Amino acid sequence: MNTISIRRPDDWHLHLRDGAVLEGVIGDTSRHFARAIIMPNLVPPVVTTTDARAYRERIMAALPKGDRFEPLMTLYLTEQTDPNDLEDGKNSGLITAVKLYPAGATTNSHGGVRDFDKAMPALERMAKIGLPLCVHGEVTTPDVDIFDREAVFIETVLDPLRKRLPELKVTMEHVTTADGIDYIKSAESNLAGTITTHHLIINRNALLVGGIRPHYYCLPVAKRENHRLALRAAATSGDARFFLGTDSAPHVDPLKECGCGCAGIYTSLNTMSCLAHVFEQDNALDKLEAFTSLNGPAWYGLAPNEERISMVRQADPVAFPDKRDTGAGLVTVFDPMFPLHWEVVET
Ligand SMILES: NC(=O)N[C@@H](CC(=O)O)C(=O)O
Ligand SMILES: [Zn+2]
Ligand SMILES: [Zn+2]
Repeated sequence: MNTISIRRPDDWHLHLRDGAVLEGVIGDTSRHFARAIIMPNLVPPVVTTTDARAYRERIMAALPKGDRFEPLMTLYLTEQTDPNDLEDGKNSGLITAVKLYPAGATTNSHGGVRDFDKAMPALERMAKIGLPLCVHGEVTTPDVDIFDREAVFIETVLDPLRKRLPELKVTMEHVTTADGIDYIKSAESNLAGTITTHHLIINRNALLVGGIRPHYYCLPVAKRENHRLALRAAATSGDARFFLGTDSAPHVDPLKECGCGCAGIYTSLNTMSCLAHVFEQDNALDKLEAFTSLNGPAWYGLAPNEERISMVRQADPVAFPDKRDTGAGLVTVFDPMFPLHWEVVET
């Protein structure tokens, strides 16, 4: 197969940042994607509906002329989140989901939740009104090994929370382990998972073999090969509980190439080409559309996009820029370490 046509994809987990970085990166998403769930971990974070409305306006102002793109806004859950504000945000159509960052788990998460009891009024209201919770599923306790943080989170935080509030709809973001995949599959309802492009392609060797490679560092950190294979099997299976959330997370190069580099991989620019390669390798090109364009909208109760995109397998590798130049500096683009032949030709 050399040509495919699929409904226009959506990205169910995206960091656009703000200011010059936002202006520099947004076109890489809006070129191919119709909608994206926008992460709220700005500095300061997007915590109220008022913050989200203002951020949405800045996103729309930064959009390249002529591009149609719908940012689906999220709020950053804190111990002070007002349940009424969440409900107003949902009712006004502005807020699609609420994001839980365990305090200290990842980039800009110091204001996240430490004591889950304090966040219960907000979580209970979300369960009642059907507002989904997106979770960064890692514990932050220093005695838990960084490679085990997702599995321990499922056991000690997520499963108890879901038992306490079975009506709460939970999206487990950027699943990186076979444990996460198994947990999602074992749930009868109200649980789904996003999978990133890069976790389908790299394991932890990419980060550490032959030298430390900061552009493959993200959180949750890439795991062993058996985990990557479990992610691949889930993503390419067509199972409606799994869909794309790129977690494309731009940081300018000096913030990654230093003594204490930031977590985050920038994949918006070549994600669709990488994914077509992955699905073709696994003889699953017929499942690409479910993963990028159908399962996500179904989970969030939205219609799939009517528009389509076409992708062509070119005989010669397609050239992509190594870096995205933003007004704030250069951002390195994810290098899958194999030539990319699939290209989005018509949007
Ligand atoms: N994924 C990452 O490595 N980084 C994200 C935060 C996150 O999604 O955890 C970021 O905001 O940079
Ligand atoms: Zn995260
Ligand atoms: Zn993220």
